[in-house]
Amino acid sequence: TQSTRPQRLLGAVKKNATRGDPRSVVKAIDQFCRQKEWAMNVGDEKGCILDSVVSELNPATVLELGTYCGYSTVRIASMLPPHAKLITLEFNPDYAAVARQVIAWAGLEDKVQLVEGASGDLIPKMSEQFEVETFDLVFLDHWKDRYLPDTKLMEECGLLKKGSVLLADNVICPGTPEYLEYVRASPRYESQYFRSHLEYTKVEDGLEKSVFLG
Ligand SMILES: Cc1ncnc2c1ncn2[C@@H]1O[C@H](/C=C/CNC(=O)c2cc(-c3ccc(F)cc3)cc(O)c2O)C[C@H]1O
Ligand SMILES: [Mg+2]
Repeated sequence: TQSTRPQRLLGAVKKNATRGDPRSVVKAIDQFCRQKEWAMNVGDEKGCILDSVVSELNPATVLELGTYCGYSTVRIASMLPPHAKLITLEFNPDYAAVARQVIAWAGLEDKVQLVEGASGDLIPKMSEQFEVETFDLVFLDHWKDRYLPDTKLMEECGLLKKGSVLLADNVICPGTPEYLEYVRASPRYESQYFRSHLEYTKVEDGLEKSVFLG
């Protein structure tokens, strides 16, 4: 049977990256996507912006919406302090299976909890099932029409506290207009746009960083 793109991406990680070395996993995926097949990872250019937000925030609890192959999961988890936790949600079992292996290859299983399911179903269960009060950082990179409803849901479930940071990928391409309008107009957020490019291309894209003001 034919392999899928995520499976070929995983093959490139196993072939070219060193077990237990997250940076080599990130490099192997970026090389695969530049030289072989484009894939919708946040990528190296936007990835550096993601890295700077994580290192500045030094978060203890992180939520990622949309694991895909685990590229940004590895980037974030590799920068977390010892007892910090990253919960990442993915509803496609095939993507989840690949991501688990990518995360394991990077040696980051202990910092990452990959939960299979839809964000809309899992977010309301965070506090009871996953023993999380609030998230210091949320990375939004799932279906673009889910950014706004899930943000409202996180507010309603009390998962954001004063200072919590939402970092959203693709606010230009493919674009998340309703989300962008909401966080930029709402008095409860202080938003900032980081201009960049769509992963592995020259097309404009960017990340929106929104601090929850409580
Ligand atoms: C609601 C929900 N719950 C859990 N997992 C969810 C979910 N919605 C999607 N997911 C999972 O996240 C992943 C989806 C991500 C969606 N990302 C995208 O559609 C996406 C698309 C592009 C793009 C840009 C220009 C082009 F010409 C073509 C594509 C670039 C990106 O960086 C992207 O993140 C995989 C999916 O199973
Ligand atoms: Mg994206």
